[in-house]
Amino acid sequence: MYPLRLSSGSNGTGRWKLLSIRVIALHGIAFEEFLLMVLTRSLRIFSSFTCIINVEGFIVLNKNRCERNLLTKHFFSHQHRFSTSNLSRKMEMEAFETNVPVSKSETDNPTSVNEIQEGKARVDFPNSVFYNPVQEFNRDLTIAMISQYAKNHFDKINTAKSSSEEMGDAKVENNHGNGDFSKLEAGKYHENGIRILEGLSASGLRSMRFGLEVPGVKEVVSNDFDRTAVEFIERNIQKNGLEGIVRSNCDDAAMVMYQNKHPKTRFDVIDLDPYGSPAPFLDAAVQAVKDGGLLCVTCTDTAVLCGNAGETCYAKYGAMSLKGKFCHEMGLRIILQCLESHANRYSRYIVPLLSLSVDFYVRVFIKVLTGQAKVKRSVSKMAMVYHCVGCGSFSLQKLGLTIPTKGGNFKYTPAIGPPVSEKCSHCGFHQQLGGPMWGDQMHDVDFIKTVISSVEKTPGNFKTAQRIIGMLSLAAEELHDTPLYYITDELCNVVHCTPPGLIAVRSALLNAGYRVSLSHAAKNSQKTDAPTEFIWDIMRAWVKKHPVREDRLAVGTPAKAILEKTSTSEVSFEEHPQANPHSRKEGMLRWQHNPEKDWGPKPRAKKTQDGENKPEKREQNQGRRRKRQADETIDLKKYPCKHFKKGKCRYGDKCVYGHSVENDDKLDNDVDMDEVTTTTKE
Ligand SMILES: C[S@@+](CC[C@H](N)C(=O)[O-])C[C@H]1O[C@@H](n2cnc3c(N)ncnc32)[C@H](O)[C@@H]1O
Ligand SMILES: [Zn+2]
Repeated sequence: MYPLRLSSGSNGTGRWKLLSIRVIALHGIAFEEFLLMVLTRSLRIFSSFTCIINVEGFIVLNKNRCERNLLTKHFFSHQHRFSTSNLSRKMEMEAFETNVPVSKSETDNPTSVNEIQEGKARVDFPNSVFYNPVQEFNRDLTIAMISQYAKNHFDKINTAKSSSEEMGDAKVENNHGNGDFSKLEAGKYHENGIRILEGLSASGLRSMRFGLEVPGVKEVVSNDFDRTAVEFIERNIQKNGLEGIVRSNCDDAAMVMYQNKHPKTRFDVIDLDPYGSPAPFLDAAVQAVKDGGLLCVTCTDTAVLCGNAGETCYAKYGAMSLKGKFCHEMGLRIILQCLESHANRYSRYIVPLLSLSVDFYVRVFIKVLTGQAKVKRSVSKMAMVYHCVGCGSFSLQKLGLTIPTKGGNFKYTPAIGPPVSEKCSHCGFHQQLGGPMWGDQMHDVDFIKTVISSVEKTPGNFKTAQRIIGMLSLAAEELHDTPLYYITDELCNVVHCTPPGLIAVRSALLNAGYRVSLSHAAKNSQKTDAPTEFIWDIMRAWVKKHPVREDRLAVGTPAKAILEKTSTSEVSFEEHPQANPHSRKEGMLRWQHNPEKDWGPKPRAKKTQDGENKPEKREQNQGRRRKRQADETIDLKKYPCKHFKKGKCRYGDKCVYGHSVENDDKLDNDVDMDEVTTTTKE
């Protein structure tokens, strides 16, 4: 049992409390259905909220002042219980968070309809929120992955067919029909084909592309809970002549999946591509995919997964994220951990096929299988991470061990630890603890290689083919048993030296007998099985050749502590024959350059209460800080300095914020300075 935690906000001032909530327990399907109903139907009018459910009713506290009246009206009109007295109570309950749907009125009456062509699909969509061109790579990659999955599906059918033919089982032969993948056409209905669910389809572009480009499909269910979106899905089905393959559906994605969790109705493939976090859908998704089925999940809340709000990450994914330099891979491993723990509850487990950190999002492709015996190994695939706040060194702590015993059996024990002492052995600073995260393989190299070779054979099928080949080659080259990485430039930042080249660092590791690879998640990254001590030996050896100015080595800094230590190993920077990775030698397109102006995740569709289009938040915020500084009418002294209150303000009299006590009440109200300055301007 966990207490509910108040994470931010204030009371008595007209502002609403924002709560972060931890899942505790689930009270049966009826209650769960009730929750879904409440969250998806009753609360459509709100753009953001966090809710707590208890056995007597529910409480919703909204952080948005402008929505308060609506919220109150809603509550009183529905006579729901609304009290804050339960906040500190420990309750055994499910706190269920979901993406809030956009109401029909918000997206209705689009002023213009746009048309785009992507892959083989031509689709209409109502506004830019429904189409993000930067995600074309995501869609291309998904089609390549699902096509390979479909091929394996038909290979299995063929194998079953030939073994049943050998046994003279004519019935089985008739049931399977045509199983030769090379003869299967995309865009045609296949009785024995795969069933795909796109849970969050927007205008259905992805679903249309599945229907037109993936060979061997039986059905694509294109779902969205926004009625306008579904109208566009229907329009696009007709436009692309996909009536026999793609079917629209208007419902909450989690509900669709819960309704299809029976083994007979499960999907072969489920694609989840939400705004922000997929967390509210994962429990349903791991149940609604077939045994051996493919789950494709996008997360665009990378800031949360990468340590910007560890507590939110814990609330959503059950793991503490860290702001280490390895954070992009850690984010991937956190989502894999989360999927595994959801699957384990239903005697299922995951096998990652491909896990990528791309541009502004994370995308994982996993298989979900059933097997209680394998589920037991799950704990030994999880690891906690110790991260030094001074030098960035990290160490992993496994959660459990799987020990082979006689007769091919295994026993499971807690792991031994900790792997670090209280203070970092390299620089003397303290360590943060993050996790748990997935500590096992993130990719299936054989699967990836088959995808690469099929994309190489038909590069014209995908606009982003070169990037798919580059990224997948890089992922396949990664060391698969050494989670996380160091980034050379960041190591140099710690000791203030000029950076050695990639070949020099890799040679130093290879010459000492260690393995090394790049990570697709960060340029100049080094994944290695070398101990961290040796990483710093490399830096010390480099600094000997490229000395650091004495005045940069202040007492008490990580640089001073690390460079004063004596190295324990010899380091040779002589070029090693394998120092240049294949993907680099071949000049493959690996990391993305900024694809277009203001690229990134699209915001949810929104309109003001008067029905006017709100400018996108990104546009609204552009140059805000600069504008604020330039605006002389704002007296920032009126607003309290948070650092002063904590006794930590370094600016003294020069601080632009107030240091007087009467400002404290404003501080207690947790005033957002951006909000305050905007109001002042108005
Ligand atoms: C990022 S868009 C999907 C983009 C689309 N997959 C693509 O590739 O173009 C997210 C969509 O999810 C829908 N959505 C959000 N929460 C939902 C839910 N709980 N159930 C169903 N649809 C939902 C929104 O209406 C929106 O259209
Ligand atoms: Zn350290």
